Amino acid sequence: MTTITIHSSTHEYEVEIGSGLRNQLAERLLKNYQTVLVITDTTVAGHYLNDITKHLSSVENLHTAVVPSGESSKSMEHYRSLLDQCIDAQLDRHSLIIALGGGMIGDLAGFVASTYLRGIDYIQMPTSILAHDSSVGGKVAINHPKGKNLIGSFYNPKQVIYDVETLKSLPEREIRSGYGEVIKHAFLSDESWVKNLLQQSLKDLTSQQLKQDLTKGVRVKASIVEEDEREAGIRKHLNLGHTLAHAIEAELGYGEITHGEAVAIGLLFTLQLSEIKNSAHLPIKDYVNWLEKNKYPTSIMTKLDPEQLLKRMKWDKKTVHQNINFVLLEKTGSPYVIQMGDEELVHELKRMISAR
Ligand SMILES: NC(=O)c1ccc[n+]([C@@H]2O[C@H](COP(=O)([O-])OP(=O)(O)OC[C@H]3O[C@@H](n4cnc5c(N)ncnc54)[C@H](O)[C@@H]3O)[C@@H](O)[C@H]2O)c1
Ligand SMILES: O=C(O)C(=O)C[C@@H](O)[C@H](O)[C@H](O)COP(=O)(O)O
Ligand SMILES: [Zn+2]
Repeated sequence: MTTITIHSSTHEYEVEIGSGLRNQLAERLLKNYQTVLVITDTTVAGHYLNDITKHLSSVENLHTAVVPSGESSKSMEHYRSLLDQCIDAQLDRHSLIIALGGGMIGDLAGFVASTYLRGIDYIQMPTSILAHDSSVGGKVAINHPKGKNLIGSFYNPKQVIYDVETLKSLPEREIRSGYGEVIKHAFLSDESWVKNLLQQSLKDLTSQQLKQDLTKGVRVKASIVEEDEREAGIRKHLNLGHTLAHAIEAELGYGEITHGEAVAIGLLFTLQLSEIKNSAHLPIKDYVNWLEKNKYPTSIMTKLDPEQLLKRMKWDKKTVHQNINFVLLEKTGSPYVIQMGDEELVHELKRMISAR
């Protein structure tokens, strides 16, 4: 097992990454909680909810709440319904919420935990590759029809228990999605990691390689959020590829494209802009080949209207006074934030679309 300690402004917490951890849950919990609510989605419940409840049989009041799988559950309606369930189950300030699932569940259950009774303990039990990113750093949120994660808070979990055995049941599309954030972490940090990833066909991924990539990704994220928890500065770099990605997700309707697929497309746009703005030497050709080899849905861009995407990007959290800010790369490992003009963005989006 690998343990990474995160130093947050309120407390330290550990990210434990290992195989079979869900079957040691009772021993791993830091406190004896009398009342626990496990929040998960229908797909993850089918695979793992029994394992979790079996290992928590000593908890006096154990409750479960299951929302439909998919990004559309990260909504005001499900948030409200989960609060009702917290109240019905009489969770108090000594109770615990367990977020069992991918990033959708982590964000939704974390937001419930951050607001119920002005905040109660929660732990993240990520079950997707993508959630190596979402389970660390304390950003929790729900979506608004206008934009992603527009309603949320910064609220760190007490623990992250990452049972990598659960990743074995992920479908191909979710492996692809998860690697959208893995390669983002690589571009933010390490040229040789990018090089290795670009040679990788995701269908040939070994468990060992996967665990290595996840652990590296968590370390990159940890080092950034420890320095800038509230996104006043360098945390913005974790948004590499996201300004366009979030616009695509909202424009298509939540769940039509996965978050990680959208990030991978957003990264391509970012690399192209980086080359134009500062003649950065980036492996764009190899990246395009990697996207194609691994079946990222880049052609979806042809269904989208650049002007509409521009409007969506105005809801990005980095936008100030209607000015859109992008994270670009000087080179791999050297991100920076730059304000982009509307006309230039539309022009470059059109160019990207016509190349698809
Ligand atoms: N808070 C953050 O810092 C942060 C970071 C990155 C992404 N996010 C958010 O995370 C979300 C995306 O996360 P995600 O890709 O994990 O999506 P997700 O939670 O919707 O999971 C993707 C799909 O995989 C299924 N699934 C999850 N684990 C499984 C398993 N072990 N076996 C089989 N199926 C499984 C889910 O039921 C779902 O259908 C987005 O809402 C995104 O905005 C947040
Ligand atoms: O942790 C962060 O900071 C990130 O930007 C990580 C992103 O991968 C993640 O998708 C995050 O939820 C985006 O945040 P947002 O504030 O841009 O909605
Ligand atoms: Zn993301």
